[in-house]
Amino acid sequence: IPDYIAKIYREQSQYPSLSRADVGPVITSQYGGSYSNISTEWTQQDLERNEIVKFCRQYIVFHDNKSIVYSGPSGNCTEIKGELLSQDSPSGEMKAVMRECSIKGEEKQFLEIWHRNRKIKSLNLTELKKHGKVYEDDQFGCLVWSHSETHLLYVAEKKRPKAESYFQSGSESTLLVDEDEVMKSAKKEDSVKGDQFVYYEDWGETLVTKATPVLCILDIEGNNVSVLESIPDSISPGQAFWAPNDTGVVFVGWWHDTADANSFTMLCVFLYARSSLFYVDLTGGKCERLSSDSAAVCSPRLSPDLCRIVYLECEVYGPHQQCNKLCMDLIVVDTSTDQVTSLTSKSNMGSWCLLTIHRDLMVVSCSSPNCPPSLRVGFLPVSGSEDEMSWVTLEEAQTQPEIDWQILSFTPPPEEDNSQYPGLDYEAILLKPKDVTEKTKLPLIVNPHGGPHSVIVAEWLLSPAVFCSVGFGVLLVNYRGSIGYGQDSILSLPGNVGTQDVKDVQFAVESVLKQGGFDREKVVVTGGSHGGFLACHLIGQYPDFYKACAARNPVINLASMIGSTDIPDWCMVEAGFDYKTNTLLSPAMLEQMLNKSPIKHVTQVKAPVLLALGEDDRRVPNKQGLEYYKSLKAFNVPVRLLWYPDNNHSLSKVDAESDGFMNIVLWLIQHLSL
Ligand SMILES: CSCC[C@H](NC=O)C(=O)N[C@@H](C)C(=O)O
Repeated sequence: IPDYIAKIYREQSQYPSLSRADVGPVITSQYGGSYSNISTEWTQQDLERNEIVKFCRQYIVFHDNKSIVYSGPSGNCTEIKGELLSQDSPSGEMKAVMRECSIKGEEKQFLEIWHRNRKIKSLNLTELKKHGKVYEDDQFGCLVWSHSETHLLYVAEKKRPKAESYFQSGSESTLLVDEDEVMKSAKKEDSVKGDQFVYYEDWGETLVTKATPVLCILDIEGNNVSVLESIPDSISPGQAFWAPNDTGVVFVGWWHDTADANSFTMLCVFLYARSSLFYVDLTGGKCERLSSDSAAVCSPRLSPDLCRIVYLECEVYGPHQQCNKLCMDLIVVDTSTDQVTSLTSKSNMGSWCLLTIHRDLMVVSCSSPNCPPSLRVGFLPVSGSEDEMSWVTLEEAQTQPEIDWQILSFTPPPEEDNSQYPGLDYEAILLKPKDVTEKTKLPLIVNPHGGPHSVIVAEWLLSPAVFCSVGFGVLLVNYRGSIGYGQDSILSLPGNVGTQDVKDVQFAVESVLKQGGFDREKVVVTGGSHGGFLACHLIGQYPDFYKACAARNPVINLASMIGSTDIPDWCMVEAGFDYKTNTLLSPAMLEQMLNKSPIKHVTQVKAPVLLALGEDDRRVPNKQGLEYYKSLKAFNVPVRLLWYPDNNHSLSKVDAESDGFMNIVLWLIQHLSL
């Protein structure tokens, strides 16, 4: 059985995901036809190399600016190695690449400029020592060409003064008698004694080692990098772009809120904190705030006519991922009338993701739980004609005939309605193996998502597809509190975690079992993070119902986690308290956190539990899983612990993900006696 399942996992993991698309400028051919080049980037697991590989493929799209006349690939795939960031220049003539490579065993970062078929510049940023490592993440990182194509803007770690010990050899300058040595010492960089072991607070999970971002500009002609000094120290800049005419730079600045020095500070720096839009003028150096200073903003964009900045804004310190963004369905918002129209309503594809839009030419990735991602392009129809939207497929994917899926809706029973936010429904996605006989009763894997304010969309998902291919039904529950269902749904959950979300999942499972087709003696539960919190709650609150459980980095005890997670506000908000950086935790608050945690029900648990923990998890420190592991052992519940070194909260390194999947499926099969 393991070999058979591993074979299916290997096959299904070979479907790549689209991660990016760029549309080049419109080119008029010598025969009068117009076309644009589209470059796409994809990622795929390489199980042999134990890496996620990134590759690109180019397409050519002939069009008349309204519809597509002809399209097709213009070459084969090429693997991309060592690229941290890359960006074509607005004219399409040049390309900038931020590259990391190892030279004689030392990691160096280069900024390269490519022109047509040549690399015309390769600047060793590490040697230049103007700043530390370049930020390549989605939170702060950017690589942006100026409109004039003469400068590049990016974010990097601020240069730190060299730190040395008071006792380092040669640090006592009075001992230097040799004149040459004195000269050498004068040339040495300024160093700070005694700061060698100073702790730098970083930005937490997925941003470890990133502490103090600075905006940097490369003058391409002059080979000169300057760090923008006029940004106040009280903010951390990121997500930057050039203002029209390159007169300045617009960016998001995260405020370093600090608590009253005399009170108990939990944490001041994390990403759900206050942020504003800023403009820094490059001639006078003046830095001014453009948006409110009491909200959180992100994703600013300059409109194509260069007249407006569009950005997202939400309240500070509320539930993470609260309503401020459009996602899942591809929709058009008419900014003058606020009307929202679907462009994909006629399609049977479950999920549409807009990769880019350039002069009304859209590039999308679309997929379903039974169909890996395909690449499509289409022109945005004129307002009112959205029904006529027509998509052209550049890269087709095969529907998996053995998988059936549907979206189910649930109305909570009256006693579970939320009196503050009444009348909220929720949904789940059910995957089933196709072509099973009517009499077959399938085992069912219940999987609530994490967050809790996130969502599972009807897209291609590797693990559920493999589970389904080997004979399991999979129920992915978007309980009340999931995103995409409005702010009331999100706000209904904080203060009610461990009850409302747990009951929503259980109600969904019971409803599916009533429909028939599943074996109620063969129901198991899996989940990661807050999904792991729910899985552990479910086996504690419904001990005879679930026959096995597998949890990735689960939240086990809010009270013990608040002091060690990188997002302590999460524990406060989800437990039902307002968050302030200088809150002093009271015994009553800690009691409430404990009461809402799965550890509270550990004595009831009967289901064997498989725990998968990341050694470097900063979000839900692995001490959470260990706390559960020790308790389960103390109560003689079968438990197995998988420990993944060099992995953080997501356990997404290729060997961890594939090994985790195999262990989970075999654990479930073993404890269901399949
Ligand atoms: C203090 S961690 C809380 C749980 C975590 N929420 C936010 O990061 C979570 O559930 N994450 C989900 C999205 C996951 O890792 O799958």
